[in-house]
Amino acid sequence: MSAVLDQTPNKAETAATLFASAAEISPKNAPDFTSIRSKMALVSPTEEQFDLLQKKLTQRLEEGRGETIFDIGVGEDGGESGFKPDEYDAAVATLQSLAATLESDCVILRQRKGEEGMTGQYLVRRRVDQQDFLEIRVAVVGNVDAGKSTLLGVLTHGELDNGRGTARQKLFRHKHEMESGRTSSVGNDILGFDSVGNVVNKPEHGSLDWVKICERSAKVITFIDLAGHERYLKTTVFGMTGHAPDFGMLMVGANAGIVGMTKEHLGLALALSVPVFVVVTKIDMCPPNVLQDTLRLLVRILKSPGCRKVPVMVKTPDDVIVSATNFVSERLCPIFQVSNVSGENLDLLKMFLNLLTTRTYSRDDEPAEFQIDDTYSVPGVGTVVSGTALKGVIRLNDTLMLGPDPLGHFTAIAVKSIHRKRMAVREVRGGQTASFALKKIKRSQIRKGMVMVSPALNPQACWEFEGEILVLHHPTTISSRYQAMVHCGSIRQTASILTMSEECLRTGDKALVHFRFIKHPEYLKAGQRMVFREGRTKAVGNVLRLIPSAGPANQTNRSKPNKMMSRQSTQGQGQGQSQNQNQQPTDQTTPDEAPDTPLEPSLDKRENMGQRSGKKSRGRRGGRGRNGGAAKPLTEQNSVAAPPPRPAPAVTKA
Ligand SMILES: Nc1nc2c(ncn2[C@@H]2O[C@H](COP(=O)(O)OP(=O)(O)OP(=O)(O)O)[C@@H](O)[C@H]2O)c(=O)[nH]1
Repeated sequence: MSAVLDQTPNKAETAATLFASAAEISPKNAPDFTSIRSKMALVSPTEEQFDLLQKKLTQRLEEGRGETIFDIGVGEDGGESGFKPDEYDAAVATLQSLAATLESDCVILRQRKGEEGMTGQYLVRRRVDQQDFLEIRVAVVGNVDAGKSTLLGVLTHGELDNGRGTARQKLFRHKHEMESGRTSSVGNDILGFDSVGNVVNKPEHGSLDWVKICERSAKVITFIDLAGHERYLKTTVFGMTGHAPDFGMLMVGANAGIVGMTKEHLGLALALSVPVFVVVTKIDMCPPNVLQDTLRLLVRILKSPGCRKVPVMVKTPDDVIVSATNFVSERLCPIFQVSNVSGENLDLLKMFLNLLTTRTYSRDDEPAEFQIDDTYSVPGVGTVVSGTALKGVIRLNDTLMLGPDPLGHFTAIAVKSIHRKRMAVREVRGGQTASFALKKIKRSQIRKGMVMVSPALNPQACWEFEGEILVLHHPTTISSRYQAMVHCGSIRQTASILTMSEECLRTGDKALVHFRFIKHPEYLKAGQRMVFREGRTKAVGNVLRLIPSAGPANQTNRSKPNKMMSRQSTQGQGQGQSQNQNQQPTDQTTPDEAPDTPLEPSLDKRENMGQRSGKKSRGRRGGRGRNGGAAKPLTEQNSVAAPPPRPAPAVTKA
């Protein structure tokens, strides 16, 4: 996951800047690119300059996983920008022949006036063979009725909606197909673009053939559709961590406004450092004043201290290019206003999707790492695992280390077939999702959260780790022995706090925390983003350090889990009292057994939102507690009236 989250942004740059940065990556081997720093290098390059330009373009395409965007007519040597018409044509011709030698297509995105003439921005994209395509994952979130399924239906099937749900009916979910690698819990839809940016989805008799889409595509957008599950935090968080989305698409119904889960999903994406763009739907049926109210509130939330985003209203193709090329780097949050019925602005959204670049960078020579997010037993095939390759390349018949098992061991396992988006392939690279059929292993031996990694990594499982966390919300205080669920990549397991750098933590507090998993060890890496949550409590942070010495027998720190303390009880007690006296578990449900509860809106304190529609989201549980009782706001009364101590809850499930 860290591979996904710790990415340097991709942005459009001038040919010279692009090339200069590429040269810096490996200064030892890099040829001298000084002679192509000027914008004129593209106009009439010498043979030597052409070779250098070709080398640099190759590097850029590799860095961009097969595509790159750059400007023509802008040099790095400080000269004025722009070309006279004949120079411009010559530069474009050079770029096109460079692209052609690298089996790539070159399409214009836009032209602008510079100081000395025209400048232009071009997309160069590799024509890939039938089995290969660049993959971008977009998590689709937003409140019920925001039009998520409808938009996905319209985008992937190319037919507009009638306002009464015709488009969403087209989405045919293949729930149990191994190739999709997805279960009914998280839906997937794909939108393919060819090397010149045309949509390749062509429904036949109303349904889409994924294999054909992938064969024709140079780039495939996978929509991780969390629709229908937004009331379940566990699934939503898992979709956002375990499925490693590159971006989040937050959907807002123009007429309903920012209601229900909208803020929660935004908060979750921000906490996980997933860049978000917003799509406001239903502009055809929304009165202008209501639309303006929705947009105003949206902008206010995005600019608030909790988000610190720069909202950009996308209204023209120019806005699309600026937003797409600066999306990750500039903290931009593009906002699209679309109608699934009239089709207004859908072209802009498609153009934006076509220009999105992957945030996962991995080199083929790195040892392979694959995180498992689901398992299947497929008749005639055997055990199948699906998930995301984070690093390196995994090829057919490769042997990988699968684990950790409950004892923390890894087992050598052979890959007998690989599918990407239902298409049989020979290999899978970092940043791509895939399903593997495995030899000689039962499905029951595999669980979500396990990994398959190269034997060269000599993988080790860990029971304990140190993390740095920020508490986004907790109704009372968190202290040692508190238990909650850790979400980290596709790992989802309850962990207990052994020690903390602070005595207790409240909303807004940061601390170094020593965690221990309660059931089995996991494969973790320092730097991974994590979410720590239980019921209405949530904290986010990073894995700082693994503690390899801690084994299953190390039970010294294990004692009764501390579920939650009332603020009153902690405040009223002196330092000298023992922790056991201080802490009073307030219910008997273990975190693992707790029903899913939505994330509390992290932005609530800063923004006062009303539900304009007055309609309650089905995604909200109306602030119900984990046991189904209505949660009362924390007041003097209910915090004083802490329930009497109960027997310690069981910490492990049978
Ligand atoms: N007029 C109009 N109606 C729309 C638009 N987008 C969606 N709808 C309608 O809004 C309703 C809800 O759309 P859905 O796509 O089901 O919403 P959703 O967010 O997927 O909802 P869940 O699947 O329940 O999470 C459907 O009847 C659509 O026809 C739009 O742009 N304009």
